Amino acid sequence: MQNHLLHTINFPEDLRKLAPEDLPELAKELRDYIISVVATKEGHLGASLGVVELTIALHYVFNTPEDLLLWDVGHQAYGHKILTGRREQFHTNREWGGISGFPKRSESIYDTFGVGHASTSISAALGMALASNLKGDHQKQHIAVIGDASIAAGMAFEGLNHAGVTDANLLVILNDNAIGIDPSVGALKHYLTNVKKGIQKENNIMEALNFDYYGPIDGHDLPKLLKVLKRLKTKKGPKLLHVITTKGKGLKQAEADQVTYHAPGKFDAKTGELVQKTSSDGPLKYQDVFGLTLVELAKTNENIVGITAAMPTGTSMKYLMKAFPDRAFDVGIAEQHAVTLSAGMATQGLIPFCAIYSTFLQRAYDQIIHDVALQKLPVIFCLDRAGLVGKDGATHHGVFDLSYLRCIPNMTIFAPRNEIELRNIMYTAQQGLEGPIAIRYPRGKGLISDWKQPFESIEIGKGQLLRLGKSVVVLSVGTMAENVSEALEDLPAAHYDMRFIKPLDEDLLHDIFKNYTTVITVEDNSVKGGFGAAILEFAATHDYHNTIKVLGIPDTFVNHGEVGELQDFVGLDAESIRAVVSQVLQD
Ligand SMILES: Cc1ncc(C[n+]2csc(CCOP(=O)(O)OP(=O)(O)O)c2C)c(N)n1
Ligand SMILES: CC(=O)[C@@H](O)[C@H](O)COP(=O)(O)O
Ligand SMILES: [Mg+2]
Repeated sequence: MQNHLLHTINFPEDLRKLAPEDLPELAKELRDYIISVVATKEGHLGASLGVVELTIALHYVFNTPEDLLLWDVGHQAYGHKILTGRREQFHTNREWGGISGFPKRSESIYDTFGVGHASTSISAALGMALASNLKGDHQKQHIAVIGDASIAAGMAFEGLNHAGVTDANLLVILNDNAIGIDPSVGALKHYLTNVKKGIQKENNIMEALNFDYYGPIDGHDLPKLLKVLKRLKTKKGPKLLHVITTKGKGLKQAEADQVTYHAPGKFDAKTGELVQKTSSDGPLKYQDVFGLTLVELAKTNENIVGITAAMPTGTSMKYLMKAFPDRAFDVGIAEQHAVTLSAGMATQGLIPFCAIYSTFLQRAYDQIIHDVALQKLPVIFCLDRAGLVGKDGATHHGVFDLSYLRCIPNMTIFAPRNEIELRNIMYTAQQGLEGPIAIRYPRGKGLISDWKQPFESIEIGKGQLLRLGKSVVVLSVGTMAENVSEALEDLPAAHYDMRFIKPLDEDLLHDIFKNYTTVITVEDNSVKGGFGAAILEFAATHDYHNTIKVLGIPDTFVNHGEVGELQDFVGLDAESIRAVVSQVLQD
C-alpha cells in the first residue's frame, strides 16, 4: 500500500510508536511525498530531501514539542511540517492562504521559531535554553539544525561563541552537505572538508569553542542517527553533532545538479526532469540584465568589482565570476561583511557593485550607515528582489528598503522602471558618484526583449513625465509604473516616473504641486517611510495643501502567494490603482 506508514502519522507521538526497523520505509515514503507535492507545487526541494532521515530521527528520539527543535533558514523543514500535523495541508505549501514554506510560530506549536533568513538558529536556541535554565528546567533539550553555509555567518559564530561559556542544554546539529544554494565558500568549508576526510584530527574548532563535538556521521544512516542522538539526549551543556548529508538525496537529478534543484520549479516527479516554463526568447529576468550588464561594464572599466553574499546564482553575479574570477567575490552568508568589504574596496578606488537581496541587506544596516554612507564611499548597492517577491512570503519581501535607506544621509536611491533604466543607472554609477547609491529592482522577468541598448547617462535626481493629464497626477517609482500605465489607460490623469526616491526631483515636484490638485503616489514599499512619505514631507515642508494619497504596502507583514495575488491584496494591482484614480477624478 502506498505511503501506508506515512498516513498513520499525524504527529511525532504517532511516529514514536513505530519500531526503529520501520523508519527506513517511512523515510522512503516521506521523501516520495515531498517529491510528489513539490513537483507540481514548486518550492525548496533539495534541502528538504537531504534531511529526511535526520528529521525522522530527531522527532523519534526527542520529545518534541517539549524539547525545542529549530530549523535554520527553514527551507529544509518540509519533512518536519509533514510529520507535525500538516501532511494534509502540505499541498498548499507557499500558496496564498496555505501553509508557509518556512517554520512559523503561528502555524504550529512544533515551529518553535520563525525563520527564512539564515543563521539565526543558534542564538534563538541558546536564548530558549538559557530561559529553561532560569526556569529551573534542566532536562529540556534545545536543538538547532544548521547548514554548513549558514554556520559560516557571523551571527552563527556569535551564537557559538556565547554558548561555549554557558551550561545551556544546546545541541547544534551541523547539517553538512558542502553546499548552500551555490557551493559553500570560505576557510570553514575547507576545514569541514578536511574533517570529513579525516585529515583534520587535531584542533577541533568546535571543541576549541567549548562544545562537545560528535561526528562526522552519515546523516542518511538511520540506525546510526538514532544511536548517537539517544546518547546526546542525556548529555548536558553545549554539544555539536556533525552530520554529512547529500542535498537532493533520493532524486537523481537533484543530487547531480544541486544548484538547480535547490528550488527547481515544476518537474516530473517520476523522472525528475524539469518542466520548461517558456521559450528562452523574450525579456530576461532583471537579475540577468544586471549580471550581464555588469560584465559588459567590467570589460571597459577595470576598477569594477562585484560582491555577493552567497547568492551568485540568485543575483546573477555568477556571470562576472565566470568572466573575471579575480574581480568577483562570493563571501558566503555574510551580508555585513559584504558591505564593509565593499566600503574598504571603495576607499582604494575600486568600484564595488554589491548585489544583495533587499530583504537580506536588512542585516547589514549599521554597515551601510557607519562604514559606507557616513564616509561617503561610492559603493553601488544593487538590491535584487525588491518589492513583493511572492511565495517566499513575509520573511523575504523586499518592502522596507526605501524606508530604511531613505533616512540615511548621502544616500542616492534609484528604482529603474525597466531593464534599460537598470542598465543606464549602472552605467552612470560606475562613472563616479560622490557617495553610495542603491539601485532596487524586482524578482522575475522584465518587460523588454531588446534590453541591450547603447548606454546613456542618467541625470541624478531627475524624474520623467510619462503622460500628461488633468487635475490628478500619479507619481510612481520603479516597475510599479507598469501597473499605473495599465490602470490609467483611458483616464485623464497624468503620470510621472520619479525614478529617484532620493534626492527627489524638487523642481519637478514644485511644478506638479502647482498644476494638479490631487497627487497619488505608488510604490511597492511600505507606506511607512517610503516614497509616498517623502512626497508628504515635501508637501509639508513647502506648505502645499494638495490632496495626497499614498499607495503602497500597508503597515503589516504580507504573507506568501503569487505576486499578482499579493498585489491584489495590498491594492497595488492595476485594477485597484484604477479604482482609486477613478474615484478621485469623480470627487
Ligand atoms: C541572511 C540570509 N542570506 C541569504 C539567504 C539565502 N539563502 C537561503 S538558503 C541559503 C543557503 C543555505 O545553505 P546551508 O545552510 O548549507 O543549508 P542547505 O541549503 O545546504 O540545507 C541561502 C544563502 C538567507 N536565507 N538568509
Ligand atoms: C530560502 C531562501 O532564502 C532562498 O532559497 C530564497 O528562497 C531564494 O529566493 P529566489 O527564488 O528569489 O532566489
Ligand atoms: Mg549546505
